[in-house]
Amino acid sequence: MRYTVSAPASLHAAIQLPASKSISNRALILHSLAHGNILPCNLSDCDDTIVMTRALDGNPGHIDILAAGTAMRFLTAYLSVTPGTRIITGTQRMQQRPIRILVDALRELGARIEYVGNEGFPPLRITGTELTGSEISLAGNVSSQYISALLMIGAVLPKGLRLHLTGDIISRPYINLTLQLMRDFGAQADWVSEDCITVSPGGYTDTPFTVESDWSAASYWYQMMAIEGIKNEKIKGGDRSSAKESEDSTKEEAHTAEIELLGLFAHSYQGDSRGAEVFARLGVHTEYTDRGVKLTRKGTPATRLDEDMVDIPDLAQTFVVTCCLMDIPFRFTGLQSLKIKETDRITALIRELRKLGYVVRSEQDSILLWDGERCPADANPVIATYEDHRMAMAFAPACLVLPQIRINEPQVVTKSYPAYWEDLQKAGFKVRQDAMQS
Ligand SMILES: O=C(O)C1=C[C@@H](OP(=O)(O)O)[C@@H](O)[C@H](O)C1
Ligand SMILES: C=C(OP(=O)(O)O)C(=O)O
Repeated sequence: MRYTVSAPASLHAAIQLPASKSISNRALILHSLAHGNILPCNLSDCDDTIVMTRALDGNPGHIDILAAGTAMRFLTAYLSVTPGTRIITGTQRMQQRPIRILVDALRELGARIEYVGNEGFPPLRITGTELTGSEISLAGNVSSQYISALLMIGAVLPKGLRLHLTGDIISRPYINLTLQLMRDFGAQADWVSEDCITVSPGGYTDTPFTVESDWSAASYWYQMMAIEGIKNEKIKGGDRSSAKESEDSTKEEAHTAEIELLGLFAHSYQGDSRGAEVFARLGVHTEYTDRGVKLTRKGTPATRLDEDMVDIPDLAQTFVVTCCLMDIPFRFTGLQSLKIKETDRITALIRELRKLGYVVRSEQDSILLWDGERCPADANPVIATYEDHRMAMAFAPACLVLPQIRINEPQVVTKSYPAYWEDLQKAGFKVRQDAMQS
């Protein structure tokens, strides 16, 4: 399938964002470990949460979590302490996403896990048992999901858990998110030093819990607001280097473009809420209201952006595409986890941005940079999405500066934001399914 997307004349929308899949999937695991009956409210309706709900419901012997990294990693730990034998698998890509670090750590605690296919990768056969270990070391520089998975079962282990993290610690806000939710469900868990976390034994207490809207999903709306400013300046023939003109156009845009995103909070549990600060440097103003945030254009965008993204890896695609389209050179570090996500996001970004005429480079598999270099763009670009929801969502806003953009396999968005295309239509975008592939 392919969509052709074109932009409205001006951006005005109030969008009910999807609930956070990261929070939904943690709340579901903690609710199950608490053996309670107060189901978390406002769970995401995305694929990654649907597969988690199914796995925890009705005790299936064969669990297919499709492409959900959180479900794969969290359930591997959960099934290790849950009576019964089960096979857990996922998509072809999931079978290439490493899990050895987590399996080794669980085995050291006493878990019974076997590789069904390739060593180090799903699928896994897991037989639940009591884990008698209580202290382990594991690498913190591959995926924080291994750490979150271990922490959540830590509170139901007879002696609790002491985790020592070695190497750099990536995606740290996701570890903090896990600790926060564990405490909300009655556990005692915290950092005791920069690289060591302890979890007390004692289990969980089921509790009423409502999931927040998803800050990662919000980033695409911030992106549209940022790019919309550039479009308006181009239409007015404005020069971005001229502060006066920019100021004038900003005043006008404040009246024309406004997006309200419902269900977001200033003091969010989610690390990706930092996206609002970074977007402020790209001219997007955030006003917190009692029902979410209002985005307007304000100020002159930065002339370049340098940012360490080790805490916000899921926003990398949003910022890379945004900066190219806004003509803002950048250097983003801390991207070492991008190669093992839904696709190799470093390669996918470089390849697809060339179609739009931008020559982005990578360094050491962990840095993406653009110094303004251009190449001839495709006349009518078709963006490949590589089974990655974020490729589709980060490239669709390009239609704000191009006559239109074509996105292949647009249904990939269901992994985290099933209503993405409907929401674009609500905001006035035209989303047309192409009759024929060319
Ligand atoms: O714990 C989580 O909910 C997540 C952690 C991050 O993964 P890594 O820790 O593998 O970077 C992030 O990319 C993913 O989308 C969700
Ligand atoms: C990396 C992601 O998800 P996961 O690792 O949970 O599959 C994501 O949603 O960007």
